[in-house]
Amino acid sequence: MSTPQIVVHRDKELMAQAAAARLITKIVDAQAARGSASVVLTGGRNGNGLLAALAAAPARDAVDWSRLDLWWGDERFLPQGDPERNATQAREALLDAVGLDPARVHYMPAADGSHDDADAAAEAYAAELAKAARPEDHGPVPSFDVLLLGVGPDTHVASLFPEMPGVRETERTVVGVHGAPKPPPTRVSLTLPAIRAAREVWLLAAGEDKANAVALALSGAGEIQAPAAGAYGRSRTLWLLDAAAAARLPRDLYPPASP
Ligand SMILES: O=C(O)C(O)[C@@H](O)[C@H](O)[C@H](O)COP(=O)(O)O
Repeated sequence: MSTPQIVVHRDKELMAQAAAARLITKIVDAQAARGSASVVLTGGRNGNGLLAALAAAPARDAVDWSRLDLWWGDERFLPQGDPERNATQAREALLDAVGLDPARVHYMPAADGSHDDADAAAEAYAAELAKAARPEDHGPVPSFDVLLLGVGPDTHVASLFPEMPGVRETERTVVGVHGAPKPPPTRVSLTLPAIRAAREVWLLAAGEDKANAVALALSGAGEIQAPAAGAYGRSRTLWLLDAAAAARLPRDLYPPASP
């Protein structure tokens, strides 16, 4: 478990641009070291804001997009192409504009595919992750280079909501989620054990409606009550915030050179 590091940016646009710059560097470094990189995407405005900032970043072509594996941390269980699907939104924000290798883009199954419910979709995705894991990963999912997460106002991450069965899962790597408080109610999500297989976990939160959630998750709350508190990477856990989302952090956690 890595101790969270907190970086505060003036506003959410700067946060997205700085996170995009950071992600470009991370992917380029991983590709230089290992030949390829792997990133887990999130849904939500902040995750998509990062992807849009990446699409607009001058250095974006420093990345070899054909040697990038993309996975999803969660998906809204809707028909393929639905505008509310996280995959659709990621494609619009970035993916359609770069030269990805389709075989390396690991979409979660859609509601109209061969998987008739979210539990079957979760099982299929778990199998795809297991197939991609190598012996050096020491587990059923690959050691993702960076796993991105938005943070909900109730401290949810991916589709793991406080007190619900998904956040209590300790065995499976992917679960179907039913009755989610954020629409749509049916979703597919990586579990905390799968999230924690990542080398780096980056959590993104902007806006004053996130201030309580951020303060709670970083002040020692348990992961069942505050799922974001259980989201950490093997070597690094980074909280990327704007000033509004950081406003209720205890003073001793607030980074020194922040706005
Ligand atoms: O499918 C989703 O909705 C998510 O992946 C969810 O976990 C999201 O990341 C947070 O709710 C934060 O969303 P915002 O960035 O829009 O606040």
